[in-house]
Amino acid sequence: MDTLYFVKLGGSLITEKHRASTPRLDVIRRLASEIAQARADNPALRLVLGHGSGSFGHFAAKKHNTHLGVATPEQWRGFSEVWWQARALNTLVVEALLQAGLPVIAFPPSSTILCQNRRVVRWEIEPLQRAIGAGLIPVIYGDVVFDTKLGGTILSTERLFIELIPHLKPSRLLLCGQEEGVWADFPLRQQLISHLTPDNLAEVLPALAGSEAPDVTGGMLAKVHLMLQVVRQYPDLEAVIFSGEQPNSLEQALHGYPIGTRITR
Ligand SMILES: Nc1ncnc2c1ncn2[C@@H]1O[C@H](COP(=O)(O)OP(=O)(O)OP(=O)(O)O)[C@@H](O)[C@H]1O
Ligand SMILES: C=C(C)CCOP(=O)(O)O
Repeated sequence: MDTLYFVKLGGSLITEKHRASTPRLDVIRRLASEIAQARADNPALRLVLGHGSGSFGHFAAKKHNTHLGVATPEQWRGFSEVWWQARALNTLVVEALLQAGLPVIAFPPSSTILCQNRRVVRWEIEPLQRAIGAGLIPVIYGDVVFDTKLGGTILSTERLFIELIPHLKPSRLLLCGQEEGVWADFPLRQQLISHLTPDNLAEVLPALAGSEAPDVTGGMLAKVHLMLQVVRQYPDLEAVIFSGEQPNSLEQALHGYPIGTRITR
């Protein structure tokens, strides 16, 4: 039977997150070829790819506080700047995926989603479903979105994945970033949590923080809370947070080998 995974290429991995608008093109290309290899090895594997914004969108968003709302002409100019940064990185990622031979198609959230106070109230996902049905790989990414209460705001890739889960019913969420997983002693990085559930969250909570780099969507703290929310709501789903720094680790994760921090109910 076909399996569907959602895979996020984290901005901490695909960009130099401390240096504005700096892509890691070699890493992006390597990840693209690992995805292509995993698909060649397992033709039943279907994917929705997402990617974060790293030092592209996050730098601009932090400068303009776009995540907090948009009202003045200057803030709308900032909204457009963040949109452009997110899109510029998306162009680089999509180009690398195409060059690796993957049949991808991007669905920019800013033009397809409407929010009300950060809650998605509309997203026409039938084109995305049809893309999967046609054997294509949809690509989404953290982006600016229009919001009926806040004017505009920002949705992370994880938030977008959560919206898609009830419609597409993936079996795994793979979040591939820079860190090896969730550390119980961050920033020392000596104790990796291999299995996180709502029952042992307390062990890791004191070490959970935002990103060390400029970031407006909450870093590891938000990621873990969102993933625990996911596995509570969808007990058959598992999320994995792991590093894509080592060659072949994304490919191995796509094959189901244990890696990083597994999050289940
Ligand atoms: N306990 C922890 N374990 C691991 N990382 C942690 C922890 N606490 C805080 N962090 C920070 O959170 C970061 C991961 O969150 P971040 O949002 O930057 O990842 P990402 O999804 O790859 O990036 P982006 O949002 O740009 O896509 C780590 O790189 C680290 O700096
Ligand atoms: C900052 C922007 C534009 C999107 C953030 O999405 P994320 O990188 O997935 O957290």
